[in-house]
Amino acid sequence: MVRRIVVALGGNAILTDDPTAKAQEQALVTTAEKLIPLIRNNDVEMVVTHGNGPQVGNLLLQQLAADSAKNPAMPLDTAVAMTQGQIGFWMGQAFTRALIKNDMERVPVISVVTRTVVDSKDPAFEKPTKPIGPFYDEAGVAEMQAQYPDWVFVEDSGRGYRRVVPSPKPTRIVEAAAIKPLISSSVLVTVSGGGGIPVVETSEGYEGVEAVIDKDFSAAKVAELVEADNLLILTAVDNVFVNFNKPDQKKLETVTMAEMQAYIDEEQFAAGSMLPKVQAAMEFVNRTGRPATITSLENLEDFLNNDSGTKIIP
Ligand SMILES: Nc1ncnc2c1ncn2[C@@H]1O[C@H](COP(=O)(O)OP(=O)(O)O)[C@@H](O)[C@H]1O
Ligand SMILES: NC(=O)OP(=O)(O)O
Repeated sequence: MVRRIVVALGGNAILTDDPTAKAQEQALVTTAEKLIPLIRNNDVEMVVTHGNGPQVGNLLLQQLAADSAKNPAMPLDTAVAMTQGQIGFWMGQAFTRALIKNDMERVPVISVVTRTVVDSKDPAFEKPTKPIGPFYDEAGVAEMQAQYPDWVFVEDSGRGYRRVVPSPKPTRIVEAAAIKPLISSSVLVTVSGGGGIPVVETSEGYEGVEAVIDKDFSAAKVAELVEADNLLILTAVDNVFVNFNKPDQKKLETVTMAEMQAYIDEEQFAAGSMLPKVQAAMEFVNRTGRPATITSLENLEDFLNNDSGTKIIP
């Protein structure tokens, strides 16, 4: 039986230490090759989605460096669209190359620019939480803050400071119905990159809003809307841990929703990194009754063969 899997790619799948286009494209070539085992036996319909936090923040900085009268900076919704196109292009290139290398060039590839509907009254608009762009040390933050007093910065999981922007929850993917036939015809689809372009519904259609949607929550929404059998969130760790980075850390394998909720209540997962992944995975399980797994790209073969990773079940 054919399984449909939505794969959400974490930051390390695209960006290493080098933010050049060449290095990011190369990282995606490696990523695409690692994903091929999922579809090699024609028993999985794979839908791919990815983040854009570093890229969209870098793009905004690049635009601010330009002459604002002649070449104005684009608003955040448009910048999200630009990075969705940018990474979607790289993703397409990488998949084409990986498919040729594996004698699978018959599989058609497409990256779709998609919009994600959010609620204009989402409280997230009042409280920015989504880190974008580069990391700064304390002196760097002070310099940026002097230049851009309205920007908000937070410390990001011990890795330095980053600018944060509003991150409302996805309620719907506008193009969901349009992409379903593509998936059913075995097209390798990249969709909802960067969480999707944030829009609110209006009487005339949709209007873009200044936000960056969390790609794990949008992946959960995509997985729900395309009736995926699994949501697979790929990040830098093979498993979610309790007591993470402590001598008594313990990896989680198959975990029920109730057990996971108890770990959340114990504050086992860092806000801004593992917590949203766990919450997004749980949202998919809660809405569909189907499992979600959090693991790494490196562990993909083991996930396929032995169902390894942290699997959340009802
Ligand atoms: N309890 C935990 N178990 C496993 N990893 C955790 C935990 N808490 C925080 N982390 C960190 O969260 C990271 C994943 O979040 P992040 O790097 O923001 O995701 P992304 O892969 O989407 O860029 C892991 O690489 C790990 O360092
Ligand atoms: N949009 C988003 O969640 O991007 P990152 O995963 O790169 O932070």
